[in-house]
Amino acid sequence: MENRIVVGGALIHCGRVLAARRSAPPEVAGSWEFPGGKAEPGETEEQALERELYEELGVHARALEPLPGRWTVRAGLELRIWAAELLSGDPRPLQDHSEVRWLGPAELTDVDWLEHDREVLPYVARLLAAPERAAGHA
Ligand SMILES: Nc1nc2c([nH]c(=O)n2[C@H]2C[C@H](O)[C@@H](COP(=O)(O)OP(=O)(O)OP(=O)(O)O)O2)c(=O)[nH]1
Repeated sequence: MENRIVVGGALIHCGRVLAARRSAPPEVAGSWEFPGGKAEPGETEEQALERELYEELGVHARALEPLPGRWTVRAGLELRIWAAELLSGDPRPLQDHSEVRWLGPAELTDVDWLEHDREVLPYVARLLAAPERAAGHA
């Protein structure tokens, strides 16, 4: 049986967080998530997230801290969500997504999130309110 971690990134820049709309598979297509993917064997969660954000969006980012919560997506696959900061690049939906959107604190519930992702929105709101994050600094 598969025993993997999938890491999503709450990518923060200039007081906003990035939401990405999935294009596949059909069960989740159209819903919004924190972009990321599965950790490869031997990778840390941070490494996996930074690699996935580059592959999926073409950006360089740094994982900052895991947000509270872990969820079983399906047997043997566990989801974690990390806060991350944008280092360089302009996120583009290169694979797995049809659209990306930066959301400010008042817009966090404007998109139709996957259910697990919705649970971390209070923590994301707190990060956006922290001036050192809101300004885009480490
Ligand atoms: N990436 C990501 N997946 C999520 C989130 N929330 C959530 O329920 N999932 C679910 C959707 C998928 O069924 C499952 C696996 O994630 P994934 O689709 O990104 O991984 P993948 O199969 O594309 O694998 P990979 O080869 O791209 O690493 O996790 C989230 O915030 N980010």
